[in-house]
Amino acid sequence: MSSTTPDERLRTAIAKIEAAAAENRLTPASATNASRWLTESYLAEYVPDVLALVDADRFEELDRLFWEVIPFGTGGRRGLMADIGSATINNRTIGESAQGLAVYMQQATGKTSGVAVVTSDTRLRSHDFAKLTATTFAANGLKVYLFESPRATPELSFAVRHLKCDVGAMVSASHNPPSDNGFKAYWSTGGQVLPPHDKGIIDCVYQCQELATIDFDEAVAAGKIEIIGAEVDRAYIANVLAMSLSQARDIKAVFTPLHGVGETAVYRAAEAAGFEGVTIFEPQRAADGNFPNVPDQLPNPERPEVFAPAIEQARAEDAALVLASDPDADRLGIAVRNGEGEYVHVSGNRIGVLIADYILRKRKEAGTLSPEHYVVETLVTTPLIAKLAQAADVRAIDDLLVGFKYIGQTMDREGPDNFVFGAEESLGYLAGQYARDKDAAIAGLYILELAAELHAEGKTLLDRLDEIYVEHGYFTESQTSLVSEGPTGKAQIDALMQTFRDAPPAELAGITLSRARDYGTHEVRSLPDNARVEDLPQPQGDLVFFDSAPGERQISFAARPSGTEPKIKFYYFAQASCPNKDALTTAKTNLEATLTDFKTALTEWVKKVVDN
Ligand SMILES: O=P(O)(O)OC[C@H]1O[C@H](O)[C@H](O)[C@@H](O)[C@@H]1O
Repeated sequence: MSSTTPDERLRTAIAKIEAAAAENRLTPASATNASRWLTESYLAEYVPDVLALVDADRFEELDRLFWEVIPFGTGGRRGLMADIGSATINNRTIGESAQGLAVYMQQATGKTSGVAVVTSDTRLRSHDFAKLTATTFAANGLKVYLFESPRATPELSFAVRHLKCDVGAMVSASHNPPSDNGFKAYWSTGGQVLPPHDKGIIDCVYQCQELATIDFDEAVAAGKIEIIGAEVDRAYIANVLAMSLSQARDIKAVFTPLHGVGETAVYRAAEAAGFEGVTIFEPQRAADGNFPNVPDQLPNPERPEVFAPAIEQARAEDAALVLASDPDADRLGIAVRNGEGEYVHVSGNRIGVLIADYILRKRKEAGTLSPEHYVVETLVTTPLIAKLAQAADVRAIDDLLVGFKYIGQTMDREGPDNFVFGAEESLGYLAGQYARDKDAAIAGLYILELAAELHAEGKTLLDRLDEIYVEHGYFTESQTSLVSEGPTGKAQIDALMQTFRDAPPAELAGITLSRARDYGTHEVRSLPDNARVEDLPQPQGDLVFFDSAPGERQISFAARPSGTEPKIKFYYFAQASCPNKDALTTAKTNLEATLTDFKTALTEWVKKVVDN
């Protein structure tokens, strides 16, 4: 039997952690965070697990679990699920997120109580995390509404407003793999928390000394937690349906929720609207956080592969399109049958173009648009949406950083009455005033209405895109990314961003780049000299654009670190004029080939930088 006292064991473990950090076997941040979990009394229940890793010299694993205090990224706190770790999603990081949000809200508003609404998607452990969030809120003096079962993120955003809450919480890692989970935090506006609140909440998380708790059943019995469902569902669906712009309902489509909550939102809205030709894809209908019947278990409708199983059913049913929502039903992707009977995956930018064009045309016809109305999109979303808005004589606000929260913020700044449509390339869309986060249900409603109208004219959504291109020019966009995980990955991404700033490419695949627009340093630089030419107005974010010289054919790309996944993303934009159908065919062929070469050249350039 060992005669070591618990204190000695802890001291030895901390000395080992410090030695490992000194030998670069552990990052300084991991050493600080892991030591904290060993020494702070309120983290005592996790001590045996941390000690076991230290005793076994598993420093790589410690690094994976503790390399950061998980931040509020583009869409809340998100990461790998594990039992311990400041860098992972676990009972501790979920509990402290809930407490940080409750305490910060009370500090910011001067309230001693408050009201909150909570739900989750269908991920592994999501339901338990939602209950933990509800009890933590209740123990901090908040009255809590908890959905009886998983619901969509946009319904949660709606519920915050509908139930007049101070805050809301959605437990979800959106479209990430089954290994991940997360915490999306909502403010009383119904939008996800923004600066400075996100930082204030994290400060409260840092200061969290003890997690307040209360027994779940007792809290329910005492009315501190109220279970909700049908009434809010009805109100949410009614608000979505109120945005309908057409009576056309004759269209055959297959919908898949990819094992997430989409049936409660997208399908329910389509059904209530009277789309009798929409069927659910049964193999991906059941709620299941392993996403077993989704190719590679990666439920992101941005991936064309995700559609393959449902396309089989669509073919058998002679359906015109397939719709898919991600696990928390805020994203909507589609695949559309073309003239040759093939189902074509449509990008988020193009879905945004189709919906923007549809809403603007319908509202123009109805005379419900004025120059005060506006359309909102992020900086990395196709400029064609802004062009459509301007052509319809409404304002285009197109200088937003990535994150739908900025679209929600713009709605409240500019006035929700004049908000027409918000879109981002990552399959995010919203119209109306009922929510402040993107909604796959309203996107599904509009896509089905538009498809039905076109079907009556013997056309498809793809035909409509071509008509738009002939009118406004051919626009094409694409994306690549480089995955770089953990602490070394983050350092690599930061170094790459720095190289884009200090020594950028001036030519790629024969295309000369003439300027850089750096939203990090707020300057425009000319290329190849990389000299500052003028200031770049707000917003401030880690994002750099590179543009080819203006001309008949324009190419740009942007680089930014993802705020939801360990990767750096590259966004490509190209446009060419094409006044008629023949010119469109030529523009498509030429521009797509040019873009392919351009992407290959950038990928090679990045590889060289990384290998050095
Ligand atoms: O590019 P990322 O930072 O990974 O974010 C990609 C997307 O993630 C989530 O879906 C957010 O809600 C979106 O607003 C964001 O556009």
